[in-house]
Amino acid sequence: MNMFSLSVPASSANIGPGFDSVGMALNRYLTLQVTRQEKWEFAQHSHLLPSFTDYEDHFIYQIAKQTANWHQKSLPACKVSIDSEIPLARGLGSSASAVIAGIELANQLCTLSLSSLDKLQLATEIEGHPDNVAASLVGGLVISVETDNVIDYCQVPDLDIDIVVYIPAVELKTEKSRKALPAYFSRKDATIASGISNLMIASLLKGDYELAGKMMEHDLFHEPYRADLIPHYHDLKQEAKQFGAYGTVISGAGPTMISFVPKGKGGTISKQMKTFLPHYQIEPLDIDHNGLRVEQEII
Ligand SMILES: Nc1ncnc2c1ncn2[C@@H]1O[C@H](COP(=O)(O)OP(=O)(O)O)[C@@H](O)[C@H]1O
Ligand SMILES: N[C@@H](CCOP(=O)(O)O)C(=O)O
Repeated sequence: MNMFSLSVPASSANIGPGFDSVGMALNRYLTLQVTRQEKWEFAQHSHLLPSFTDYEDHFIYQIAKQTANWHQKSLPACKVSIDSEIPLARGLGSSASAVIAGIELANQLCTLSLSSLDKLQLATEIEGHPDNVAASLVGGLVISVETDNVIDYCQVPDLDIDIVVYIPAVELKTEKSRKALPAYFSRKDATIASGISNLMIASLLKGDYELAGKMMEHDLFHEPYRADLIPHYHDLKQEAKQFGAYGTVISGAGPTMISFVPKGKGGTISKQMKTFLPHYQIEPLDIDHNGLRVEQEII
């Protein structure tokens, strides 16, 4: 019997001014174990996963079916056992990970031989923006953009920093958080906002993390409009800065926030921030450098 497993990392999108184009893969995972059997079955093993009634209602099944349909194939039945470390609707890219998992499920089951770019193209069409899906697919810090229906992306070399995330108990759906954003920016505002984003990326590449952190916190594309939706938005930034963080921003569409901190300080800053936000889940995380992983097993 053929069996395979998939693992897809979580992601943090935007990193401040990189709205809809910058994403970073993080070491929390959605994992699927897939075995061929007569009838479809989804078995879920984590309280973080959303409930469903019938396999046809399962989001991952729907993405897999859509992918197979697009390639004029039908999905063979399987048992899919799912586990997850990614909290839902917190700005850590749970939906992007599920989209990548669904596409890869179809890729494996229907032998579609999709390239990374094919998968990214499909995932972006489904998700609406490439930032999270690109990071979850290829790993690392990824910059991606869609122009004329074509996606280009670039993985930034490794960063010499630690990451801390602050996850509140409340959910915030990306759809709701996007509704807070303006439809248009003036040329003056767009010019400054993209200058801030350019400078953030340039300073990350150069290893000037002080300047990168400063630019992260000067976003004009989305943070000013979402601040009111994010618990402790202003004081969390201030407190993290006092403990030595380079910069603290909304992770994705929120409500989680994320800090870039000096290498080696992630653990200490997490503990210090826990005294300030006792009801939050606060953790040092690592950048995932692999993205989607598929392991084949013959049993
Ligand atoms: N593993 C999963 N299985 C099924 N559906 C999922 C999974 N992960 C995410 N989703 C769907 O995506 C929604 C969250 O998406 P979204 O609001 O974009 O937040 P996030 O920031 O976590 O991506 C969930 O409420 C659920 O409908
Ligand atoms: N660029 C998107 C990113 C959404 O990320 P998520 O993890 O909250 O789904 C946005 O800012 O809306």
